[in-house]
Amino acid sequence: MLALQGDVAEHLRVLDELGVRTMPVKHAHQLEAIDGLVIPGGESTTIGKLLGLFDLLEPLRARIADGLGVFGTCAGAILLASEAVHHDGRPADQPLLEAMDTSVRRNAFGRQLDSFETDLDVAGITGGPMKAVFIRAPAIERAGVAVDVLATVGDTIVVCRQGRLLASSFHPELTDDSRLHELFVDLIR
Ligand SMILES: NC(=O)CC[C@H](N)C(=O)O
Repeated sequence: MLALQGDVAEHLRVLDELGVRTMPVKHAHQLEAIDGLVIPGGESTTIGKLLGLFDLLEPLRARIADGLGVFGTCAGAILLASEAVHHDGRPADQPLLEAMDTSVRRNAFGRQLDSFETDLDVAGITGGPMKAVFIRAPAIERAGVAVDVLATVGDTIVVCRQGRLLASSFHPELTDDSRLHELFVDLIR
């Protein structure tokens, strides 16, 4: 669990309930001890800057290239992307991991929809739709050929996967539904 900023405790609760062995990651040497990393929701600019300050950006990129699984939710989905723009289209000048072939638009759902909940069908998840909580969520506006789209809201991609990397615009750690976490655990197992 990347533990620099954001809703770390909420993700840890879900992972603990699933019986996953977890540790908070703040230092590069810890990347050697893990099979997967969750990057939480929060503020992507802040998390990106902290990745730099904690000397984690390059080691994490290298570890991802080496097969580390990563689940990025909301701000975490932004950090995984190769390109990010602000809601008005200006380029977001912020550190990104550039691990997934995706372009994201921050805070994409507009003012009235700043936060909303919806029932979402996610490919690969059985047992009915997930209740998805969106909070100032990014839209995944472009996904390259290596990326599988797993869920959309209207025409907008909100869950996608590239190899062992999984990104969701919404916050699966804020509900009682752990199926997306389980999907990630299966991916890296
Ligand atoms: N809930 C969230 O993680 C919001 C993400 C935030 N809007 C960002 O751009 O970083």
